Amino acid sequence: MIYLEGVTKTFHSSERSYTALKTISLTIQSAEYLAIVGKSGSGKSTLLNMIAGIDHPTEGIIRINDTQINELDEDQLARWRGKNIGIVFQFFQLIPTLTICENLLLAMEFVNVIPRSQRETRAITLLTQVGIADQADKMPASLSGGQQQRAAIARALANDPPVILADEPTGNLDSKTASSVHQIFRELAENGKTVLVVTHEKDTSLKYQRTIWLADGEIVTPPVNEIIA
Ligand SMILES: Nc1ncnc2c1ncn2[C@@H]1O[C@H](COP(=O)(O)OP(=O)(O)OP(=O)(O)O)[C@@H](O)[C@H]1O
Repeated sequence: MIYLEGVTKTFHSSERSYTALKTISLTIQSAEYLAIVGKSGSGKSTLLNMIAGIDHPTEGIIRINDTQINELDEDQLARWRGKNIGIVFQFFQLIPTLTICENLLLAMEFVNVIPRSQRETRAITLLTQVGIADQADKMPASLSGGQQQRAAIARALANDPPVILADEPTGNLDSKTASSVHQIFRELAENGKTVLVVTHEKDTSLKYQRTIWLADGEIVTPPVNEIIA
């Protein structure tokens, strides 16, 4: 379960302070497939970064399963994140000089929870799960966008984290490929992963179990037309 209580994030610079998240309270159950939707600047990525432990809240509590992550220091957070969070980005961010399989193996090496002897088999199993086992020995640049995003999802699963966070994961894909990526996420949630997707997409109703709308750093109830840019 992901639990946020009174989470506020204020960015300070020499000229001004800006509160990007305003006392957000939110509970997300395990195995939910959930969207965070809002227009540009509404605080979606900031919220995702808080849940990923990439950035610290200014105030508030963030508990993920048994860990209150706002109390961890940077080293503890990095170790916790490796085991607990898989991240998928809009532009895939695969390492271009490594094959697809090596990208997954590197993620396992960084975190070092999957025994070395099991890593290669696990990489192929994950690539099979996302439908691109035949691309394992290719370089990222020779794959289509959809195939690269599948590889990035497999990489996010490499260390078997309970939570997958995705920032605009279908923003760079055509609609048919985007639906196949949604299908993979849905199946992951059906199999117990908690999947949170940040998106601008207007057409969220059928894809997700639940949609959280953000505007100006607060959770709001839509009228949809007023919220999406
Ligand atoms: N490091 C930072 N320093 C100062 N302000 C920041 C910082 N990061 C984000 N902000 C501000 O916080 C607000 C929310 O930003 P955030 O990136 O979370 O929005 P978003 O909804 O993800 O937008 P987009 O869809 O364009 O990515 C914006 O006004 C942004 O300028």
